[in-house]
Amino acid sequence: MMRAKGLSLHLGGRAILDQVSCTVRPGQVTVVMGQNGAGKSTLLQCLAGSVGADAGAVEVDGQCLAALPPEELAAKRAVLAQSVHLSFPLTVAEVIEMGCYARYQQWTARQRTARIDHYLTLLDLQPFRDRSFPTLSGGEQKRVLLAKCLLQLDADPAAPSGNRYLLLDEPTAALDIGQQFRFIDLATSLARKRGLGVFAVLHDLNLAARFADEIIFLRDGRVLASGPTHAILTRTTIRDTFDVDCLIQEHPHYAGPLITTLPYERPYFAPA
Ligand SMILES: Nc1ncnc2c1ncn2[C@@H]1O[C@H](COP(=O)(O)OP(=O)(O)OP(=O)(O)O)[C@@H](O)[C@H]1O
Repeated sequence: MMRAKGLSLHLGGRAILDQVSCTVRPGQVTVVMGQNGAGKSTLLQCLAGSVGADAGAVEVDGQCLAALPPEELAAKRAVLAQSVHLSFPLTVAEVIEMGCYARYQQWTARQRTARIDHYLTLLDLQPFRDRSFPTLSGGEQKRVLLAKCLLQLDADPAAPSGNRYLLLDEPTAALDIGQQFRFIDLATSLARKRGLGVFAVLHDLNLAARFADEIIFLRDGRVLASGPTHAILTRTTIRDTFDVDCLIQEHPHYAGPLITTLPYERPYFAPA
């Protein structure tokens, strides 16, 4: 498992993360939620190893993340960033191929092409194969970048595979409502079927309710609450995290909650 222990980080004279501990378990989806500026992306970047904390540590399967050589880190975790600006006119297939750079020599050209085709098909991207990446829409680019992440985490055919982690920073931000659902559904099934540990920053309470095994609520860089989705997703935690009241009902179509945020003109926190 991937584990953050007591992460603290100060930037610009203030605490961005304050004693944050969390766990990402193989085969499970862990979602982090919170207001803008709560520290969600910073926490994800610490888990990715791209930002170092002032205090605390991140361990991956018992090893210190900071001590992993770059090629091992690349095979252990892949990151779908909140926004990616790529101005070179690389094709979609070439962008996906970047996912296997860390193990480029271990795969033959035929194996690489087969894996790229596999992910193009999985993400419904075959029609875009030879298109220039910068000409794609925001949502199409997100799918290409997910394909690149999945290729990066693809089990090496020549070596036994260990746990792998997929870190998604607001993966649904540029997606239409159908693609949002499909994207998170795919990430969840990758967690369930391939044992990937998925860590996702999400803003949609109902997507989190539907797919997360565990939710971490951050506020001002601190963990306000965390735990199994069914136990932690309450009116109180939502109110304490977002300063927003809500109604939680049984979902009419599946077992789980349906959350409706309440507009401000109603009494803010109505007496029970
Ligand atoms: N280099 C920096 N110097 C000063 N403050 C920074 C720096 N980088 C990030 N911050 C601040 O850290 C806080 C947390 O940023 P972060 O991107 O982690 O928030 P977030 O929870 O992901 O927000 P959002 O939902 O808006 O994406 C923000 O207030 C941001 O302005």
